[in-house]
Amino acid sequence: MAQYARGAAAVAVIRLRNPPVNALSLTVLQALEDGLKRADADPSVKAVTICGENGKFSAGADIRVFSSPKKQGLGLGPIISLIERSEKPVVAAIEGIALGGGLEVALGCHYRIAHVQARMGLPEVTIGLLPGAEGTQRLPRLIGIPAALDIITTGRHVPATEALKLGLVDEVVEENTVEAAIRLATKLIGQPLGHRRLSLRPVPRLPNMEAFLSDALMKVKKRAQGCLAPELCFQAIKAATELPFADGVRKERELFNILLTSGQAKALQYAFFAERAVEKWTTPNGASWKSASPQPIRKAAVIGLGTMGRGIVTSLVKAKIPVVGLEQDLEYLNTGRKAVMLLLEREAMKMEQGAQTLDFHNPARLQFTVDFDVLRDVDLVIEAVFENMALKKEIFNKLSRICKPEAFLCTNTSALNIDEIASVTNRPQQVIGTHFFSPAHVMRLLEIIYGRHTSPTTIATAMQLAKVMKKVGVVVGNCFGFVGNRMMFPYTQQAVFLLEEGSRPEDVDRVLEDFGFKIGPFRMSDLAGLDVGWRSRKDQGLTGPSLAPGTPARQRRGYRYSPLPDLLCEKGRFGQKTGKGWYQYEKAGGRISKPDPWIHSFLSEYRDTHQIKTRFIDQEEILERCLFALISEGFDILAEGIASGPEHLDVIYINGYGWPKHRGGPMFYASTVGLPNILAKLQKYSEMHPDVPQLRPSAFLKKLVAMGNPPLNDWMSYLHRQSNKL
Ligand SMILES: CCCCCCCC(=O)CC(=O)SCCNC(=O)CCNC(=O)[C@H](O)C(C)(C)COP(=O)(O)OP(=O)(O)OC[C@H]1O[C@@H](n2cnc3c(N)ncnc32)[C@H](O)[C@@H]1OP(=O)(O)O
Ligand SMILES: NC(=O)C1=CN([C@@H]2O[C@H](COP(=O)(O)OP(=O)(O)OC[C@H]3O[C@@H](n4cnc5c(N)ncnc54)[C@H](O)[C@@H]3O)[C@@H](O)[C@H]2O)C=CC1
Repeated sequence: MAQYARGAAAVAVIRLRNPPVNALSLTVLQALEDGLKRADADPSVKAVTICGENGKFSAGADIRVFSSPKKQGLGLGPIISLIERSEKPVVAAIEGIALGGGLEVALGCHYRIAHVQARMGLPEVTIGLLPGAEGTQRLPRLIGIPAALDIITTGRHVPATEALKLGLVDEVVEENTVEAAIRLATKLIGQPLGHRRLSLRPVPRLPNMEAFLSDALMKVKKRAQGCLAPELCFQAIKAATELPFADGVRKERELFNILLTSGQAKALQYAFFAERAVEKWTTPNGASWKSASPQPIRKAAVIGLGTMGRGIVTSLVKAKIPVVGLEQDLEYLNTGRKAVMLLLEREAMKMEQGAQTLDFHNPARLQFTVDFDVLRDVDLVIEAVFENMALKKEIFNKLSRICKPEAFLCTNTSALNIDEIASVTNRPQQVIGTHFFSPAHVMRLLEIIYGRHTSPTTIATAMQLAKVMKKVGVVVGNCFGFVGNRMMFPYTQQAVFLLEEGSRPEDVDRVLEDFGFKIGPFRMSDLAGLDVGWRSRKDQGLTGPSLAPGTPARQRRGYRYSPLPDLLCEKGRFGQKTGKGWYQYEKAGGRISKPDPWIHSFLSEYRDTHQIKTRFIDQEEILERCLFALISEGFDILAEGIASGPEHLDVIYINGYGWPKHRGGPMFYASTVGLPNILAKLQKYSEMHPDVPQLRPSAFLKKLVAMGNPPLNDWMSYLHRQSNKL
């Protein structure tokens, strides 16, 4: 709703009210319209101020309504026109946030005053839409095409001080914004408003408008990576440069409707709510975010300053948590220290008052050591040493002797058993997996893995840590590879099998990159280093000296196995770091991948050796085998209770594995393809490859199909229900 009151003798105040973010629901819009009409009809009211309850202007349209049959969007544009047409001056008092439809309301006002801490933006593009309440036509008229394009196509939040420089707001205040707006409204009474009505203004011309727009379109397309909304945002803004306001609004509406009915908007809005849903974690034994309280982390330590440790230290410093970095010897320590300092300097350069704010030259903030005794007073340790169980156990045993009893002990293992690591400590309840993703200071995902004894407080503390590091924490159970890497395994396995059967690395990568992955499986493997997986396979006895003599080359434990990655490693082809892997690079450490004729002839010799008949594999098969195998594993994970819902898997894939957000994550994607289709395809591929268990459809997937393909929101409720058709 919206509250109507008097702010001063002649000023009506309309306060948008819909906690927690004053989203513009149908009720709020109706109340806003009623308030405007009431103010217009009352001769004693000479001016109006619009503000929001609880220090927030508005986060825009209620996103849930876009997927409900009653779409409220259509009502907002006319209300904004009503504000703009008012003969009485209307002043927006922007506190906290004015986003999406919220900012569009403010753009309809004749003046805008913002609090210095406020943020403004048109983030519709991030949920697959465009500002559909005339925002694409008003904003360019106010701040010009380049700034409007930037704000609308990126959806970024603009701080008040920048908004003032851009001319988006007229004044920034440090004190009470609503009172300042009421004072301004009082002063404006009786003054002409024509020039303040944005719809009547021309769009400021650029001398080279055509060239500017074509360059901008190229940049927008490049950034969009298959997402529709940025390009349609561009088209709407371009319309503002070509058409009168009313025609521009018609074009905006047309483009908005295309987006609204596209699957992408649905997927992106699902992703928005999924990210918030995973914050409300629960575990199968009843622990939950509701009852567990996090402990404060005043000081942390990171053990191992290799690829991951460096990024983790950087994230902690950025989160203003004092941190100690520990290495095994002085040589490693110096290398690690230099790498951390370089990362922090780069981060500081990106920030306004970077170096002072991060204060990383201050030893009270950041310290390096080889001495475990220095860790006596830390509240939390994150171990990031080599992926080796014996080494991790040795370290955890040492930590449990040295660290204070309340300290939490976290491991950044990619796959190892948390319970086994915890078993060597005197506090298994305070041991937890915190699985960061590389580069750890950039990637948003933090997979948080609880063991058998991990306490709810420990989970809550790790989740809080994710939040202060501005990461998305997702709580999952303990199994080999946890959620992300466990689902990745069948995906990369299929990719390699496809090479054996006839594809080339660039064919497989292209199909998956066209689907929307930032990087295909082979380019990814070259980037991460083929030696990482090789070491793990050697540890598991799948290859190397511990492999039993006489083991068939393409079979392990009775199932199909591809030795292709091992063969590449044996030839020193570790990927980018050696300049050769699945592709060739300009030099060791080079980043530009080129298809490698050596690989092509190596693959054909390999097929000859193993009498595999090369066949043409089409895009559909590449996509389905890689993705459906991954999805089937996802259903197993859900059935085992390793994750408490499909949103968890989707948030993990979007934030940690480059899954295209506009496809909503693998489980959401499965729901759009239709579970019966996925099941049928898996059954077909499984019959073709009976020695590949990862292609056998998950029993839970079969059950959901037998239950009539229920919507994703209902999947978990079928877990323990009986199915008559099975
Ligand atoms: C044909 C013509 C049609 C024309 C119609 C076009 C109308 C438009 O132009 C379209 C729009 O406005 S679309 C909406 C654009 N606004 C946004 O995308 C803002 C989304 N919200 C945020 O960024 C953060 O929540 C925010 C920055 C606001 C706050 O962040 P926090 O981290 O403080 O808090 P959160 O945990 O994110 O949020 C708190 C609770 O509020 C829910 N929520 C937030 N924004 C919402 C919104 N716009 N609609 C509905 N619910 C929303 C959020 O889900 C969370 O809920 P709970 O998890 O249940 O507590
Ligand atoms: N590299 C990646 O992309 C990812 C790795 N991980 C996991 O993170 C952990 C670390 O991996 P990376 O950083 O890639 O390894 P890395 O080899 O780059 O770094 C490991 C570091 O640990 C140090 N170290 C070894 N023994 C030590 C000891 N006793 N005391 C102190 N420091 C010691 C080494 O000197 C080295 O600097 C592993 O468990 C790995 O599985 C997790 C996610 C992604």
